[in-house]
Amino acid sequence: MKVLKFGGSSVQTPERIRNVVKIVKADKQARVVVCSAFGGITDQLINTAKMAEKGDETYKNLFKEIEKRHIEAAKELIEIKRQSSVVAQVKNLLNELEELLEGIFLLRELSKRTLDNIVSFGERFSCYIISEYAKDAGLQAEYLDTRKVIRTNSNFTNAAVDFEITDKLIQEYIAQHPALQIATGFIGSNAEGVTTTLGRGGSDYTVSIFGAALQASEIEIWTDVDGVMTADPRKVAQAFPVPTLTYEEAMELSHFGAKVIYPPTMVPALKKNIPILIRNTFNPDFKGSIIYNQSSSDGKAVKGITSISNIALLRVQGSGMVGVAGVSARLFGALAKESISVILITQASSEHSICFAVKPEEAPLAVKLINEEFATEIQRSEIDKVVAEYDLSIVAIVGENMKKTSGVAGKMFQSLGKNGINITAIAQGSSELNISVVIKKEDEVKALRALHQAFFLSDIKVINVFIVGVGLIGSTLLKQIQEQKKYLLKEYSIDFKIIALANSKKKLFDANGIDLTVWKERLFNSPENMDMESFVREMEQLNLPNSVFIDNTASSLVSSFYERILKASISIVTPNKIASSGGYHQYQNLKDLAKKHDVVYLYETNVGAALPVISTLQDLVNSGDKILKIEAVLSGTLSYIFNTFDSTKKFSEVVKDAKLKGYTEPDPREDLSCSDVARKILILTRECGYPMESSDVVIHGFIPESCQKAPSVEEFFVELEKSDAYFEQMRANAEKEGKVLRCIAKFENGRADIALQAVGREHPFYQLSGSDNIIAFTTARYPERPLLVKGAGAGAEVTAAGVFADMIRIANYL
Ligand SMILES: NC(=O)c1ccc[n+]([C@@H]2O[C@H](COP(=O)([O-])OP(=O)(O)OC[C@H]3O[C@@H](n4cnc5c(N)ncnc54)[C@H](O)[C@@H]3O)[C@@H](O)[C@H]2O)c1
Ligand SMILES: N[C@@H](CCO)C(=O)O
Ligand code: NA
Repeated sequence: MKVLKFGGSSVQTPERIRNVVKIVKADKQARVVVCSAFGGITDQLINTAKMAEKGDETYKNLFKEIEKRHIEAAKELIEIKRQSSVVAQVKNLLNELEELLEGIFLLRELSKRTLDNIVSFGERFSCYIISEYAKDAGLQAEYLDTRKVIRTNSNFTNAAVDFEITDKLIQEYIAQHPALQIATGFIGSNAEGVTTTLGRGGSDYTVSIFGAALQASEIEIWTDVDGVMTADPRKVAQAFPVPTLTYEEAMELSHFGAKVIYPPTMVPALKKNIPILIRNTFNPDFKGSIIYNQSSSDGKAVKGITSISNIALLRVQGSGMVGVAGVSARLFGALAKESISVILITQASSEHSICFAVKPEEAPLAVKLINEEFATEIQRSEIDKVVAEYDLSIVAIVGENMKKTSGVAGKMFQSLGKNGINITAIAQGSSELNISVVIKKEDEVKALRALHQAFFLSDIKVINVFIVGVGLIGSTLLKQIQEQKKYLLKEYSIDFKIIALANSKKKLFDANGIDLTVWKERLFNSPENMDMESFVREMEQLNLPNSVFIDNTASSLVSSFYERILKASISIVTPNKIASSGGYHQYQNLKDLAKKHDVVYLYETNVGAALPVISTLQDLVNSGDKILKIEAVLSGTLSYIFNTFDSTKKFSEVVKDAKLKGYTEPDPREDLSCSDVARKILILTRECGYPMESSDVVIHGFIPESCQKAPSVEEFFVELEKSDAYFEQMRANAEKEGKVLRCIAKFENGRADIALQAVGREHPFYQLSGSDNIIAFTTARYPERPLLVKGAGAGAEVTAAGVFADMIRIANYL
């Protein structure tokens, strides 16, 4: 035998009522069906009564609406030949309600007793109409006014049930009434037969009382969600229903805002060990959640994540508390006197302070009460004056199996920490059912998402990506991400979600992720103009967990925001060399900030594109090797130029060709002047631990001044053509000696320099082709034959691939 309950949203409209009856009809075990008032009616009844009490005659309009809704529902649901008698019965009830309201209007008085009576009409209308419709639908059904069987005390609006009498009344009634009972939720009556209501939780409580009295095999609560969810789906889109949970887990989750079930309503069911099923009227084929007394065996330690959005934290501290008995009794006694409910308490074993959370609206009174209670101690400076901290939230993870599993708290704190969420207080009861943390209110949603990710979606890790710069490198990167998306998801469960894109003109944000097949159109058509300040602000405000910022520009304006971005606990990947090769202080500061905020700052592509140059150097240094010398060809552009330039070609044409192939900087003078190489060798010296500045790098330049000084890229090429003969001369001279030209950067004995050199066959740098870079590390462990890294050091594909690889490294870290 089963008892079912349908809430207000399930019986909101005639169409939904038909659906409810269909569900009931399909269930051969259903014995009692408890229903709420039509969605919204209870509030309307209360408002109407309150208006009447105030002497506001327009209460009559509200009454008319209530009248209309029920009569229309009856007309729509009941078959023609029985309609007039059902409508007449509804009208009788409406007349009774109208008279009551008139009385309130005349007397200007609304007692709790009268309010209960008024409110009871909601369930009486709905259940009567539903029961009549059920008959039409072929069910052997009857209306049950539960005031006949639920006996309560006279605490109106929140009456307590007398279970001894109620259980007996229910059992007798059901024994004598074989038809399916459509029973009013929420209401009962006292010993004198006066109408009462059961307070919050209402109809859930009613069905639980019936289930317990009848020893039902199951209690089904039909609502408008798929069950108890892993998190509030309005805050965590990936939340999903929990298949099974214990009564305790359900209570913990419900206490913290998962409003699927009101905890006290479970007590009668829990006492008799009756499973409660949460089902969705709008998705009746889904099996929902089962709440019972078996802890699940699926190995999941955490069942749900929940939060209280707004709390205040109060701290009572001082030397006068250490080892003194009775302080907490006085403290909480003072609060209890004014019925202030304490939501969470923590005290460290030093006994130096007690910290607790209350509703923010109760905090000022709590502060006052405590300061009064401890006035003497405060005056003697034994206890500090208590102050309240506002705008905080509690986020909690809940699960019975936590007590059998180690590492749960570790995982919780790690995922909060990695997302830059600071924890103000922590509480865990010794039942180990719940670990709660107090954090800033603005971080609540981010924390919920990060924890949900960590505990429920550990199979899929969503990385939220913000990209500035979609030129050559940026657009190639987007193409690579798109091509590799499926693979990464399948093999590594990493999901790169592109949240924002920008170039120098436009920006585009989409918290749901930008579809990479149409990013160009979307960015082009975006109404938002780009400015870095607002881009960063929007990124900060979104406050998404696992965020990564990618800078694919050569802009110093963009890199000037890195500090702020790292401080917002957002990792950075960039091929832009400006930050790493600017002032040493800035370089070091960025590394320190990343460490401090537990995020990652990666710039492997600053040197040799995707070639493992920086990581190799870091490995050498970290493992204790000593770098004696670095010798390198660090410019893909210059390498390509001198590998390709022969007597058949003009120098200026080879440079244009390099630009076309995507090797050059956005401004190729950066390459030809060696300033790009200077940046790279500077970065390498710094990775070796030398606090060098760019002015310390000696450049033996080789391009004529006229080229260098050209005011634009176009004019630079004009000047360069004029110098073709000069470069041909240089090349021919080298060739005569059997040599080739190489722009070599060197770092030795704390000194870095760059020069164009003619090298012969015996030189390890003689054999290069394309845009090859080569880096030779001579170290204590590689003294004779240096460690060599060699390969294409420029170009869109390899550079984007290097950026992508850094992103994957971060994804694995986060
Ligand atoms: N080409 C290579 O082989 C290579 C190798 C390693 C590193 N890099 C580096 O990659 C970076 C990008 O190079 P690219 O060839 O793709 O350049 P690009 O000129 O093709 O693209 C630059 C992008 O940045 C955008 N941009 C510039 N300033 C901006 C600003 N202030 N705000 C927003 N967006 C801005 C532009 O609109 C464009 O989308 C450079 O830092 C370069 O040094 C390139
Ligand atoms: N312009 C650079 C790109 C790689 O940093 C080069 O030619 O090496
Ligand atoms: Na590299």
